[in-house]
Amino acid sequence: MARCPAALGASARAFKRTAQPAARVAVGATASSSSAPLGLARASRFPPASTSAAVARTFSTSAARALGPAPPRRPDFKKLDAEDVAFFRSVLSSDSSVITTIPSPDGSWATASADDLVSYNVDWMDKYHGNSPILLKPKTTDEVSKIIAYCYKQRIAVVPQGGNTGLVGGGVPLYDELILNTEGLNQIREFDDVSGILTVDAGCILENLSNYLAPKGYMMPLDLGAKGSCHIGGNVSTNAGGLRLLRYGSLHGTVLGIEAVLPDEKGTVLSINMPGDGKAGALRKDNTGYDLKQLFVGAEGTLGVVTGVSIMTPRLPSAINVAVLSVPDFESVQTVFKETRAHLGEILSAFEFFDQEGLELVLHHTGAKSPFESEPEGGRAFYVLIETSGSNKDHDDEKLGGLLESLLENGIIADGTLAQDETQVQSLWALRESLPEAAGKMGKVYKYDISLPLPTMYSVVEEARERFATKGLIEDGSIKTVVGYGHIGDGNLHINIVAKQWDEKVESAIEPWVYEATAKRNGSISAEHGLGLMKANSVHYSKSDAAIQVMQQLRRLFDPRGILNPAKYLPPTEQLPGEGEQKVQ
Ligand SMILES: O=C(O)CC[C@@H](O)C(=O)O
Ligand SMILES: [Zn+2]
Repeated sequence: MARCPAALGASARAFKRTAQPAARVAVGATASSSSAPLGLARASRFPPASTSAAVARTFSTSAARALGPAPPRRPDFKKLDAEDVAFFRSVLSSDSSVITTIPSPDGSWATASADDLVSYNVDWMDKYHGNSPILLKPKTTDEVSKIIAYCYKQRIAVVPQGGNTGLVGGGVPLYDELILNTEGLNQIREFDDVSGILTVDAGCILENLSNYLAPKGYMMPLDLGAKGSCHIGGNVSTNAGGLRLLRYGSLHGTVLGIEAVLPDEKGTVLSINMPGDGKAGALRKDNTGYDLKQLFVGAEGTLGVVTGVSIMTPRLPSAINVAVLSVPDFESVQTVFKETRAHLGEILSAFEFFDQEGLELVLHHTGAKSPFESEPEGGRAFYVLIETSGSNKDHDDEKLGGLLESLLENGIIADGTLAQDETQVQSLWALRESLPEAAGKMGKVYKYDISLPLPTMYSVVEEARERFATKGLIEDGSIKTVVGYGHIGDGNLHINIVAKQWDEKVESAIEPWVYEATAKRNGSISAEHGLGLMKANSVHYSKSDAAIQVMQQLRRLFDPRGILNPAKYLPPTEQLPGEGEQKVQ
């Protein structure tokens, strides 16, 4: 029964449905004998290292997004000049924190070229292109406060930016907005190894935080493909979900404290349940008034610039198992999920899925061999990845073994592979985690990130394929493939539509159809990637007019001049903000 798939090395354990009831499935030694954190280092850097070079080649200095109609630049925003640069240089502690293409009248700073700013002006998918002449990288909250106060007074539009790994155009300028990048805010402020509460600057890279916590026996409660580049402040500002949400919940639950700089005259620093201010640490419980920090989780930099975060971190598991199973249809994916929850209970830490197109894309991209013993019946199958994390390996092995045995005996799964060591854990995870990168290698990727009730989830992918075929977009090569994958445990589907190029014809075949299809099935048009520029005018598919209005009022309250991330996140308001301001976008 056991086979050694080439992709996984010598000892991966394959199991397959046989005519006879399957023998008990023994779960192999998946816990590492070393003390290294399991499963924390499995992904390659993301975006891929080649991204900057690719972007540099395609960068255009035109002030427009790659596609579709862009809202106009607000005429009241100040056009940055040398005086502004001189001010920023006077308040930032390091000259290297100010990078600008604006020439210095007296030679006191070196002028950067457009290429120096390109990887900050363009998103990693090469979909959204801005043309900012200035990038600031403050190192302290006080520096952020001085920048924001100045921008408020001068009406300078600002784009807060973390690792620039976003997928909806929220973190790059649309025109000439000032880019306020958090990479200089990279200090770990404190860690309490009794409560597990970690307090950090917003620009800390997620993977660095995981590496800091691992020797202490803790881990970050979230894990994303972009972990090697994304900043925790960006994660919080986009309410990033990722691969561990099923087990540890969303950032609305794990973030305990937020420090943010508000777009007002003083650049007020709002510190909510953060250590300091006479307090020893963030509190787990705090019921005094509105829970203001929640407003910043997922606000995409529209209410303030997040500069610090306190977050609850779980214990690092000592035993991890990963299995990838093949099932004949999407209904079986749901059956396996139900069975998995019933058998595994509290040790289930991830339940992901991808379709046949997804597997083929990854195998083609990585050159790996399929981990499965046989071709699926009819050439198509669905694949689920199950991860367990616990503190007692024997206990977890027994539970997972019981699950696999039951799935095989009942004919629910056709084929599967179980990791036998940490390398194999990583190889199996790579089948799922490499998907976005593999799609990006194939062409330009239209990405949709939707929440849907499970029973109708995959029908959107099928309908998309039919729709594109009817329109001739598959036959003429405009669309190369349509892939469905995602976080089944969270009801979150990712549809990646790989096109030959960014193409108005393709985009208009997808939008607004995909949003209508989602709304029709009572889904949400953004599960975890946010709204950004891409969905600012599509929120109504998931939120009522009343809800949108309250959000617009909140935004105006925090940002009366509308300088933070203009044109993103929400549709522009019709009503003028107070003080005779221009309309907020
Ligand atoms: O690129 C995508 O569409 C999804 C990215 C990410 O959310 C994932 O789950 O891999
Ligand atoms: Zn995802």
